Amino acid sequence: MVKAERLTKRFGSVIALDSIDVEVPKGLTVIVGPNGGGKSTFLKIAAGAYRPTKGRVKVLGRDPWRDEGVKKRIGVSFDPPALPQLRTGREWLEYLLSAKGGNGRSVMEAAEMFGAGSFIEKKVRDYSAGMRKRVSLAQAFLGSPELVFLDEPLANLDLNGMKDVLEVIRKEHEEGLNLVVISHIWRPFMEIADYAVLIAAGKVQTAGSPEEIMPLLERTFPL
Ligand SMILES: Nc1ncnc2c1ncn2[C@@H]1O[C@H](COP(=O)(O)OP(=O)(O)OP(=O)(O)O)[C@@H](O)[C@H]1O
Repeated sequence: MVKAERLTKRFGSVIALDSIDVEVPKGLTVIVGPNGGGKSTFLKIAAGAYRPTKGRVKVLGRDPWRDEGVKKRIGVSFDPPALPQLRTGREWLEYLLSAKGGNGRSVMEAAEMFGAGSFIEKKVRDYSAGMRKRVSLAQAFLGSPELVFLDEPLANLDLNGMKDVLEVIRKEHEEGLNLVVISHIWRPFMEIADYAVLIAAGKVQTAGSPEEIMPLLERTFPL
């Protein structure tokens, strides 16, 4: 699904990713690691939002920086959510869906998956943090994505919201969707993930099945 080879990203003197090699298989992959470790940078490069400084990444066999076509085949939810303040949720989701060709899951269907149907007519600037998160999650599931990237899908949600989002992810995974999820709340994802990657200090520290990397996670992030 995603293959990175000697992938490096620098921001000035900061080395966010330091020559990483990683291959994300089909299914559900969870990426964990400490603050500032490089997880979101990896997701943004895979989504085609950042250009690698060195090395390369392939997503669905394509270079996401150069190939606009691959962006139509993926869904992405950034954290913090990147939404236009002066638009309504509906306007934003409609814009994204039309950029993807307009077919597949509709704006209302995606919004309702995340309980956002009741407020998408409001302007984004009037949303709470949890409402922004819900619209940002909906955007990743518009159309017919083959691969979905979610950065911190449980952030800013109340307990019921977290349960609902976990259930959506579990169901979508079961139905064959490929997902890459970054989450500090890693335990519930370990129960359903096929693969797990620990990124810290700009390096892939370990990667494997959840069973393989759980002992290290338990020692490093015991929460
Ligand atoms: N746009 C940017 N400009 C400058 N530095 C950046 C930028 N984005 C990330 N960085 C730096 O790159 C490093 C990795 O950041 P990144 O956001 O990828 O970490 P993360 O693992 O996602 O962290 P968190 O768990 O806190 O979200 C950090 O040192 C961060 O300050």
